[in-house]
Amino acid sequence: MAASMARSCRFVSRNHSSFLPRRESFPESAAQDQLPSLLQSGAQTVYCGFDPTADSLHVGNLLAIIGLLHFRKAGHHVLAVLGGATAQIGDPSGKTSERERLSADVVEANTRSIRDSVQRIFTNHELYFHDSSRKLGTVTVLNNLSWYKDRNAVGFLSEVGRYFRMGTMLSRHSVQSRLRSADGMSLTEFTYQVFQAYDFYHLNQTYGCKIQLGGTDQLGNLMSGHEFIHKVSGEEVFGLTVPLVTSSVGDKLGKTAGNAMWLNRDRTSPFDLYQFFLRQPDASVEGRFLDFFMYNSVFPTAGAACAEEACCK
Ligand SMILES: N[C@@H](Cc1ccc(O)cc1)C(=O)O
Repeated sequence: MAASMARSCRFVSRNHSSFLPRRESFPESAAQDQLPSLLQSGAQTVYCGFDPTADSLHVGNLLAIIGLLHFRKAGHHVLAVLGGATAQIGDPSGKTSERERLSADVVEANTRSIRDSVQRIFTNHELYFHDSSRKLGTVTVLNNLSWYKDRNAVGFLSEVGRYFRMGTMLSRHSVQSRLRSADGMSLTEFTYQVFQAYDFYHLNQTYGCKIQLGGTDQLGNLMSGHEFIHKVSGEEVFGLTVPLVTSSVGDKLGKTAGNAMWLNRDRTSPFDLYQFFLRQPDASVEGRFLDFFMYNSVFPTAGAACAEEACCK
């Protein structure tokens, strides 16, 4: 992982017993030591999930994608999980109110569109890796609906639900902040962390995945997976968070925030996306954006490279 990304990332590991109780903060040193040695010990499988709540990814998803590209470039296996199931539940993390229910049809159409984008991003970047001896395949895109669609609620709650403690679930920041709001939170959203935790477990069992990447707002969900896997199999896994890309006044950028810069050109034109970055104040560019997006970037560094057919399609 490039140094600039690593400087901006945070690590989660079971040895941080201090994150188990109430607060979602943790000392980082033990995992910071263990994760680099795991990554140097051989190709690892890393995953990041994206809920298809719209038909395009947005700038807020970009750092996680870049993180996956860094892992890929370093020779690791990368899984992008599209939340065909979890988008129907609705992640309360970072949201101030309950999202409207999305129908299965809309989620399915969104999933198709995001699958295409993710595959296109990874395929195009493969062209810049310049090392044809490393044939790992590009990205494996999965839909978590595939492992929930044949499960029944009674079986899932009796097998999986019993590993989750109410106290820990209630202590998550995503839950606490909503319980304090006037509308509170539905049971559906409250259970979201169980699904994301189970996804991590499923990928750990099926693909040997030991690392999950997500934005800082995903910390509680990463911890749920980490704790669940440890309880069920005793295995040590890692969560890695990348910073949220915020506007110059510190607002989260994304669909819910209503100021999304989309990555699909039919939603936000390349010109508007370029203008978005150009308009950023110097302080955010120097303090954050250059660090996030450019230094040690996985993107082609010269404009000349971008002129190549495959890059900016
Ligand atoms: N909860 C994540 C998406 C996600 C979905 C399923 C997962 O297994 C992991 C992550 C988000 O909202 O950004």
